[in-house]
Amino acid sequence: MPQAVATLLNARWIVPVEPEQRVLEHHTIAIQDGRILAILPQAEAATRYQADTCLDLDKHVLIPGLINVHTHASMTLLRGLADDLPLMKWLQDHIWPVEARWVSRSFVRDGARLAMAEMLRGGTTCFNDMYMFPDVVATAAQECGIRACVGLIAFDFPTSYASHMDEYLTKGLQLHESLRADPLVRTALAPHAPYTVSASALERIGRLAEDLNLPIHIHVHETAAEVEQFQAKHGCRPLAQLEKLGLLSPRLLAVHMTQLEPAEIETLAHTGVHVAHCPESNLKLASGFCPSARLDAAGVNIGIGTDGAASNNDLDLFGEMHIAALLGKAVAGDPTALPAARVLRMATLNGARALGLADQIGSLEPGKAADIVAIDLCQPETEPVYHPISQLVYATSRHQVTDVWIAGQRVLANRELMTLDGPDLIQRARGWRKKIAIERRA
Ligand SMILES: CSC[C@H]1O[C@@H](n2cnc3c(O)ncnc32)[C@H](O)[C@@H]1O
Ligand SMILES: [Zn+2]
Repeated sequence: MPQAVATLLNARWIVPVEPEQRVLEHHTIAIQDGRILAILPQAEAATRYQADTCLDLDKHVLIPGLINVHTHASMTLLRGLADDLPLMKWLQDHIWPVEARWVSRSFVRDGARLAMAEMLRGGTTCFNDMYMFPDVVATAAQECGIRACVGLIAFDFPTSYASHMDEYLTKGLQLHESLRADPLVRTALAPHAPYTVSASALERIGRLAEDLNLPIHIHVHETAAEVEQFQAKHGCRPLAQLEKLGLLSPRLLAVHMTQLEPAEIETLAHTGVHVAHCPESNLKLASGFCPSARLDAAGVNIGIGTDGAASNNDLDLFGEMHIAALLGKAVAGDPTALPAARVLRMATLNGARALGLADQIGSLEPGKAADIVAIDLCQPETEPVYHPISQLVYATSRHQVTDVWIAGQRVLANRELMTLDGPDLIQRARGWRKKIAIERRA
């Protein structure tokens, strides 16, 4: 008697990501209670299971949901506001003044939802956020069914979200408590950067992270100017400061890391620090090049992030994987560096490891959450298919994503959003642009 299951996905190819090079042909994923029950040949699945929903995805490859390990989701509303500038001028003269004027709960809600719509349509099923009003981002994620890690942010200076460090951390800890049992939304401590958060606050945040067993999500060594100015002020490089404060551990997710010396790479390797590699943002701001191949060779875990849409300017992990692969080879001067399967792993299982979620997501394995993306490879742009993993990293567009499941819930069906109202989000985004643009012209 066949076993009743919720869903059977019969696919032309399945790339589980673990083992790294594995490609399964004409296999089926059986989904039950939001988790992967089994992955097996289609003929076997047809006799073993009887499903409420059975999809024949005979043109598709199934991969684990992509994981964006660093973004500022609500900055979608600032996409294209200020381009072609270096980081500090971009932040200090444009972004931070606009955020001080406009960032509110409704700004964050509308921007985060727009980001979630873009990410779901692009096969991203989990994102790690750092922005004001993380409680609003958390609620928006819960409502649309996307997996998220929201940053309990901390700055030395006031924002519309909080006025001082105690308020940042009190609000953050309240949010953490409210999300303890949430199946999809987690938290991380998110001090902005060593140049905007004092040593004493960073030390306090390190202790909180230990007590609550939380990741620490922070911008580090993004530009040479940041490192030089910090060294001039504090007498050491930012990473050395974090080491002195006891923050270098598998709990730390260091974002950007374009300025690294050989000894620092070795330190990252033996302390287990994870790196969030954001190649497009680094390139657009001319911030530098993360030595991704050297970090990977040293055994440092690297995830892939888009940063915010105001310094990219999209939230497209297919594009990010493509750039990460090519840039990694160019920076290493070695075309064999960062092969496609390794880059796909960076955008999936490595990202899950960086967020402490590798036991739940990041690969297609029985027992893990059914966070699954279907991509139609039988299009002119990706035919013929010799190696599906190569196609995914070097040729596939995010627009070929047709279906997405998160914890077994189908949130994108034939490219239609099932849990967000796209047209409404676009109208709201246009409303924000009108308000912001008019005042900037005034
Ligand atoms: C603490 S809320 C996040 C804060 O970070 C700003 N931000 C956006 N992109 C970057 C970047 O590349 N480096 C540093 N800070 C960045 C964002 O505008 C918010 O103010
Ligand atoms: Zn950032």
